[in-house]
Amino acid sequence: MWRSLVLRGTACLLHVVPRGSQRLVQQRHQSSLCLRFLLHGHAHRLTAAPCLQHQRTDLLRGTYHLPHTVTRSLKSDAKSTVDFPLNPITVADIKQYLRSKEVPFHDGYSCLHAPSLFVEPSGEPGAVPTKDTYSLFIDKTTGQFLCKDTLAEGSWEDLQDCLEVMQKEGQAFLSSHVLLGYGETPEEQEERARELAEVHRFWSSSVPFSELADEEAQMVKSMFQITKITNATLKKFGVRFFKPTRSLVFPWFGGPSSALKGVKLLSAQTSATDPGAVEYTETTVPRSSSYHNLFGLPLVGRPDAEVVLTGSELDVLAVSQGAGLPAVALPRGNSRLPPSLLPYLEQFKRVTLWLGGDMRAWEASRIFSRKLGLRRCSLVRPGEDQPRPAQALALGKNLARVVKGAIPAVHKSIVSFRQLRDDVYGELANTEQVAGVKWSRFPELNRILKGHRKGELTVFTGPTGSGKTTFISEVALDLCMQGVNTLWGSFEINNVRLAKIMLTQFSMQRLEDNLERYDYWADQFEELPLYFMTFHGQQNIKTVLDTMQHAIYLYDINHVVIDNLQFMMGQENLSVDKFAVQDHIVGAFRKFATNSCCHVTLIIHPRKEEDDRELQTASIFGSAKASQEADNVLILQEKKLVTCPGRRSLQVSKNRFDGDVGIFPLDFLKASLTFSTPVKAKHKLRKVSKEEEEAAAAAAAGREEAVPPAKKAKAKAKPLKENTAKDPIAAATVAAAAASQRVEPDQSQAAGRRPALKRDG
Ligand SMILES: Nc1ncnc2c1ncn2[C@@H]1O[C@H](COP(=O)(O)OP(=O)(O)OP(=O)(O)O)[C@@H](O)[C@H]1O
Repeated sequence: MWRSLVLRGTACLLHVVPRGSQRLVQQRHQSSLCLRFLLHGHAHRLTAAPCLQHQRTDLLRGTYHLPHTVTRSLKSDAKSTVDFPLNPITVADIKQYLRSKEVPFHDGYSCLHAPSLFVEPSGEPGAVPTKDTYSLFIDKTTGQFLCKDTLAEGSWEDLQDCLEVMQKEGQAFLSSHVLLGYGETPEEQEERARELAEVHRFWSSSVPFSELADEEAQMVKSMFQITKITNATLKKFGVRFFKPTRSLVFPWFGGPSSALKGVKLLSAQTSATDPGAVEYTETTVPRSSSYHNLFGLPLVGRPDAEVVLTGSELDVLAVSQGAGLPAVALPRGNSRLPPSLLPYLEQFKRVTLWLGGDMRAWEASRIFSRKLGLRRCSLVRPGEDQPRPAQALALGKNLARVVKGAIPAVHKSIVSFRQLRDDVYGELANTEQVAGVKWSRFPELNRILKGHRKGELTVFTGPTGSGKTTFISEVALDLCMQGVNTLWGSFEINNVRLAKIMLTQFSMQRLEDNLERYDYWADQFEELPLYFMTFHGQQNIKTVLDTMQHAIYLYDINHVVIDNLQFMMGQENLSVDKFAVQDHIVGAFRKFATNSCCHVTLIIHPRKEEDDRELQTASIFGSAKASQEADNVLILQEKKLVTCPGRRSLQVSKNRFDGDVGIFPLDFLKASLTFSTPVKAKHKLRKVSKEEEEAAAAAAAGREEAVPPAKKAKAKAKPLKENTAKDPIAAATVAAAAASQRVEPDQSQAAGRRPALKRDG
């Protein structure tokens, strides 16, 4: 059911990275078309394949060569945009097609395994390859394929096209050489070469651990709180030290020749909140959206049937040394499990997910286990006795016993309190984490709502043109900057306008007047886990939900924003009962939020109210269904008084989590399109009864204190060392310098080319 929903998600999604990736999507579609063209009578060109770089131009001119969407070099970019199947498919369709083409396959956990079309068959002609030599992996959910031997990859349509061509030509295989590198523009090739040079520059200027003097090695280990990790373990995993930034360097070896493809630099600084702990900052080359390393994988033997999946490279070292088990680390910690990594995890019969020591890691492990196949997954429940692996090793815990005690991911249909007991304890012992992700720009929201939680539905309303989109954009951006993977469905304003608002809010300045800073900010903005649905105007709810489900599979989306319900529904249904339609849609979003463990924020216009009246929960358009289904109801109140025109307040009128409701004033900075709470406001969090709601809104509006915008702008602006924007070594140096001088972590992050991911120590 989950899978079939995903497969129907054929509408378009767009990653925040618009430039190269959009171009790539175009190229991929063109190449698919080209291959189909070939199938209609020009297949003899297949073996020629000259001048791959010029295919696109040739295609436009009406000539063609070997077409294919498969690109190795741009693999990761291709994955971060969306490669939707042109026609929805199911795993049954895939199997049926393979059978019809007489392609042998067997059912894996997340993929079907088949002999690769891109490898010359060995042995006697016509000999059937054995199952363990199958190296073509077809994702059961999307149909995307990967040949592990050659790294050729593409969509389900591409695979079908390849098989058709092979059959028509009577070929036993397709050479991968003619497939790789297609579609890259000279600029993209240049960018890739530059990144690879950077990787080698880092790698060759860093020192193998074994070459560090004993004293220095000890000092580095203390800095990273890994004193129990032996030099032998560090050597085994090829970890190096980059002195200029005092960073550990983790290599990414991959591909058929096990070449160096990338590096991750990890620096450590004392936590601002807990002097006994360290916070890690990581930088990758290539950038994180293209960094697909499962660190530790080259050391896993082919016969190994068990693996521990961790959230960091240090955890891999700890599990390997402490439990003697094979372990790999997800490239972006517990924030994402990209489907492109699934083929590499197919060989394992048992996967133990030990992604960290907090509730966020626990939630992630439950979600990832669905993708990996519940039956083979076991989860390590975080707790005092079971912190993250590196910490467990430091505390002298028995890591092998922790892994052995992991609980099966499969849920039972009926449970008693005995099975729930540990879950309940976990919630009681981690109230702060259970309350969700805190906003960094909206402390008042933290005070009232306590945080942003997965699986909830928020309904947001406010008068027409009052700033709903602008406000919710900043609220969602704030969370996204903290690693909440976000998907926007903007049905009213187009994505370019929305991205412009968000970029302005991200940079906190009027970019129109600072165009020379555009690339600097855009480079950092690109790194955010932010995606857009490309719908505009009226859209069928089923298509929207399928797309959302698809995005969850591809990008582990945690927050979907729908702006707004009225535009999505359109005006066409006026003849039918509009309230009933809206109720059905609200119910569907509610169900989606709960079942997919994803927060949904729904913007709904209010009914027409008299101009001078504040809104209340009952003002939401439609029946009471929206406010009943919602976990949170937020209202942007607009003060209409002549003395204070345009002043807004945010009212939380429903909070199912702990019942606290309240209202606080907002100031709007037009240049940066940001909202902030007036600095000296005397507003307090108050418990407001339902009867008091309306009166409270009016009263709160009268308590606001004005703050000169210039003063706030000064308070908000942080000095940035923008000269490091294009140079990761310089960026890393600044990060390390910031660490050693105990500069605010935010500042050191901003100094880098990309916002680095922070990890708990
Ligand atoms: N607090 C504010 N004060 C003044 N102008 C604002 C404020 N918030 C937003 N704006 C501006 O008002 C305009 C409309 O904002 P926005 O599109 O966010 O409103 P909306 O409530 O989503 O509109 P709609 O009801 O059409 O969906 C924008 O130009 C925005 O920059």
